[in-house]
Amino acid sequence: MDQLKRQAAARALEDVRDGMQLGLGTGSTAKHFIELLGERVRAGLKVIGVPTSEATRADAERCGVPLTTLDEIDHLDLTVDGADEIDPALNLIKGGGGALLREKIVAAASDRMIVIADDTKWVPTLGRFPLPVEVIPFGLGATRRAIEKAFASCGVSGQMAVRKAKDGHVFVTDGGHWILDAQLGRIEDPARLAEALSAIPGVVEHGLFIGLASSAVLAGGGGIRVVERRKP
Ligand SMILES: O=C(CO)[C@H](O)[C@H](O)COP(=O)(O)O
Repeated sequence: MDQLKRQAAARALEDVRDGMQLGLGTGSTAKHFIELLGERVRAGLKVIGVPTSEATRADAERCGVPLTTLDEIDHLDLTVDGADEIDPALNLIKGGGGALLREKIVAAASDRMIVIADDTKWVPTLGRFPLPVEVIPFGLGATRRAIEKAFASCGVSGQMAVRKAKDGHVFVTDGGHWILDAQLGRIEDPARLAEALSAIPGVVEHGLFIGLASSAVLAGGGGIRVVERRKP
């Protein structure tokens, strides 16, 4: 599986050009991309990156990839990031690694987003992977009830749990927030659910990435498949 992730990362690297300003994703697949990008930088490629998490910042620094912030530059040419699920419209579930907020800010600031993944992430309908919803700890009960109402209005339901870290304590995001993971099974209308969740005070962000991915690079046993998003 790790080999497939690296192959997808290597294919995305082919789209990187000298002088590009890059969004750097988070997760095990994105980490392969950063390692391969670091090799190219050490060989003379000039790029600058904005990391989507503190973990990615550390990886990029270790690999020698120069970094900046979205305060210092006004746009990104390309973001390369992983995903937890990808549907045929290239809508995504992200946030398995807890970095969904910065990942979405960076993807939205980018001209293009390439999603890199092994092909097990490709699904006909989103929802088998628990949907991460990043929330403010204050008023969690009220936020939770509002999320349940939003789910019902979009025809989905399922268990929701506050994400825990490996040590058993509540997982805290880089932004100091908590994550509710919702087991929804099938999300028939992800765009509608995304809108309903975004309207809730207390929800900082959610893991539905609608219309952000430009293409997906999927690595599987039979080779690499590149899927472009169809223009609406
Ligand atoms: O959204 C993410 C982190 O917030 C990751 O991109 C997603 O979890 C995929 O990770 P991996 O490449 O390790 O499977």
